[in-house]
Amino acid sequence: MSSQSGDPRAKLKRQAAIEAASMVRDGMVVGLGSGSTSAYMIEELGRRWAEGLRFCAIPTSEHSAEQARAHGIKLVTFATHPQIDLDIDGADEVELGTLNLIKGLGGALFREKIVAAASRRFVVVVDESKIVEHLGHHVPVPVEVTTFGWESTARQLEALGARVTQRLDRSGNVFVTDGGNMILDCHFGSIADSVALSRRLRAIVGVIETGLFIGRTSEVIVAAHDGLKHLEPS
Ligand SMILES: O=C(CO)[C@H](O)[C@H](O)COP(=O)(O)O
Repeated sequence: MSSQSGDPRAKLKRQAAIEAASMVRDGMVVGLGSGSTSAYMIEELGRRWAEGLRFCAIPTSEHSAEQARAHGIKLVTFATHPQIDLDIDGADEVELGTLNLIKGLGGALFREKIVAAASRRFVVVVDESKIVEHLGHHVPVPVEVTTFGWESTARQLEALGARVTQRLDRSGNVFVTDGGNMILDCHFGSIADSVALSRRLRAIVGVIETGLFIGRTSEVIVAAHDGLKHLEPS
């Protein structure tokens, strides 16, 4: 998730992230997303913090928390700040029109959804390659599941039509989320009805949360080769 990667879309991701970071004002409670685009956003907020901007933040992953701390950004918890003013996060796919999302290829989907759900505004930052007609076009739906009985949970996910793969980390070991759970990547192909699928997935015992973010997006900032675009759900 380094912001110094050789990602060919890095420049666009950075533009979208900086635009979103400009929405943060003194005194706000801010949700800090996870992933490489969010890393640019935290970097920009760190720059503005050094210039004197003062806000507090709730991070969506240990990785983002570490990055924010390195910049001196004040981190708080839901115990003292149950309501977030503005959450800024990346996405893996954004559905045109509805602005429903697939998130979680970085593995932080559960905390990301909790933070988005507690936010007055949820602003998503992406480069243009993430915009699709139908979710599932390029990426699987990550599903966070309990480790106990995961094989049974996987079968029930397969019964919904998915090809299921267990997420591994870079060393080939089972990927463990910040919450100590595992992720099953569910390949459905193009999803015709993401609302119905979300409902079915969440009804499966053993599923903790899914990477389908339905009806949560306030705005998407898309960085394209011909400039920045602001999308709102239709
Ligand atoms: O959901 C996420 C992590 O759980 C990320 O927001 C998503 O994977 C986008 O990542 P990137 O900005 O690196 O493309």
